[in-house]
Amino acid sequence: MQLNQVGFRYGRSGPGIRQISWQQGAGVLGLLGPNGAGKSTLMRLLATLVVPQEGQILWNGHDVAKKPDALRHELGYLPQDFGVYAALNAWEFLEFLAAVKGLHGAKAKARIEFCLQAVGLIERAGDRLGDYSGGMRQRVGIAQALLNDPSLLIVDEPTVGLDPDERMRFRHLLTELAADRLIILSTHIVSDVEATATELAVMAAGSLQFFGTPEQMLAGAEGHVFEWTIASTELGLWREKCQVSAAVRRPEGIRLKVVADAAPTAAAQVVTPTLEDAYTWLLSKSRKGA
Ligand SMILES: Nc1ncnc2c1ncn2[C@@H]1O[C@H](COP(=O)(O)OP(=O)(O)OP(=O)(O)O)[C@@H](O)[C@H]1O
Repeated sequence: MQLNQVGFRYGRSGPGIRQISWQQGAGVLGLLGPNGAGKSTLMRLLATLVVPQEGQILWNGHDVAKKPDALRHELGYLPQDFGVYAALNAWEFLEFLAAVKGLHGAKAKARIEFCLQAVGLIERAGDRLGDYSGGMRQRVGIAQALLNDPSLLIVDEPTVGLDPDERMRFRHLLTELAADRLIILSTHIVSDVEATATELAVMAAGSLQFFGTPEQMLAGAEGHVFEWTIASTELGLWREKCQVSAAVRRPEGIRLKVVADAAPTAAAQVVTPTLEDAYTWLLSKSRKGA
């Protein structure tokens, strides 16, 4: 999938996204950004629900705006606001969606069985969706997105509302599914993509701030993450002065971690960035540039 200078605006001068370009093959692309960054807007463009006002999205070399069906046949999409029919069980729900996608009879049955197996719900297929946990419902969401064995799987903020165990299971599932397809996953939580993403895109205020491997993102923050200990009473002051990435209470005071162009004080020591630090660094740079 290739994006060339993609832009979209809500209204004439409203918010939107601008000049998004990247190229990506198989694997997991983690799309990170704070609320309102434009992630869902971009996901809707990639899912052919909206047409770019500027630039192009290419799938297998073809402009998606001109030939959306070529991508739609190979697309699985789990939107942010995915809802299920509480009164149906998982099998009935998938049977309904399979019929909508043109799958019927033995072919549909085999595919539903495969998808429920893949997301670990085959044993619970006869239970009402209304009785499922949030994590189980998200897995049904993934199962429906897999019905047509998509080459491109788009999942928008899939871990919202999940507990830590469910999040972890969800991440493992995506890693398994990424072997032979492109998965694009949007989130505002770094740990959702830390262990799974082969590539990362960071968006802020409608623009792409970074596109590359997690290693490249880490390298970009090298020399910009500092740690030192302050008195508890100084925390407010430092928060005003610096972009704080972490503040951990210790017996001797607060261990403060900040991202900055240069050491904010002589006591600050350079430390190796985590991906969370690198993300905070990118966002602080984008705020300064805004
Ligand atoms: N249908 C719409 N009409 C007008 N503005 C919209 C619409 N949808 C989104 N926006 C605005 O576009 C900007 C980007 O929103 P978007 O939902 O794409 O961001 P996001 O990164 O997915 O954030 P979130 O995680 O909060 O959904 C925001 O300022 C948002 O308020």
